[in-house]
Amino acid sequence: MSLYKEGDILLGMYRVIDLIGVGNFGEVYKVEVLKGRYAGQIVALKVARDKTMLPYLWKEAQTHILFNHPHILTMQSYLYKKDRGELFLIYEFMDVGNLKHYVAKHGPLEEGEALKVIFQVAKGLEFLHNRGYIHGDIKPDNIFGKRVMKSILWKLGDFSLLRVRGYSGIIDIKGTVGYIAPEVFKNQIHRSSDIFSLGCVLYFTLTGKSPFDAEDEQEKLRRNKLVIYTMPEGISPKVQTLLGLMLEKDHEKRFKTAKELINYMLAQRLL
Ligand SMILES: Nc1ncnc2c1ncn2[C@@H]1O[C@H](COP(=O)(O)OP(=O)(O)OP(=O)(O)O)[C@@H](O)[C@H]1O
Repeated sequence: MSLYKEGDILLGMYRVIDLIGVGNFGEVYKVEVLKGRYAGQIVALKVARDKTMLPYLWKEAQTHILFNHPHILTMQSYLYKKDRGELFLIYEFMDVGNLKHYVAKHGPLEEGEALKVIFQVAKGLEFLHNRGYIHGDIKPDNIFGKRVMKSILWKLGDFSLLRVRGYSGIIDIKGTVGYIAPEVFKNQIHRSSDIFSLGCVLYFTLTGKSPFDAEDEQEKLRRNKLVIYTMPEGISPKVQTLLGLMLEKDHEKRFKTAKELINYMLAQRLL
């Protein structure tokens, strides 16, 4: 059962409209802001209650709130209620939901549309890469869409596995099998590891599946680690080349940063 119901007022200023979904760390609600500079706006409010994770989520919020880019999900504010052991995180409301649900509902995207999504996410990723960050968990669930006029604006979200470039500690492999760069399994992570994951997202938008999809989880893990996949049918040679470059097993042969990917897409007129 959810923590709050329609009509409840949270923190004296958010009226619950609906429960959007339940994640690993809490519940996400669609709410209306009743007071302050955002009064009248609809936002997404996440209530996190996992005690062991609260310090990490709080740290993530302190970093996320500083990010300001059209292709990065905006966090408006956060509030930690120590007495209740609850962290409230306020984000802009993304009416299209995440890319995983979008493709599940509408089916695989046509090539031009898929490239638009990847290009927009690459723009958000470029913002992070320029500041020396690695996202660490790029997957369709962490890409959110918002309707703007007749098109959809796609944004990158969820910074729970964000790392600083040059990170040399132990890498807990918390990413999602099917989207993890092969070097991450060997305790190495680079900005190019995000490019590999984004290549998996491109594959997903074109086919509805991760490139390493298999009936059995062990087999999926094996294919992901060894980068065993088949090129989707019916895609143009240009996009096949792009996929091959993004899913390059050797990270040194991949695009090193989102900027390199963006430059390549522009030079090849992939938009
Ligand atoms: N800002 C937002 N606008 C609209 N929907 C959102 C927003 N943030 C999250 N959601 C949706 O709410 C649901 C729960 O999200 P949440 O991030 O808590 O769970 P999750 O995707 O399982 O991730 P986690 O790994 O953090 O548990 C998902 O369907 C997600 O797409």
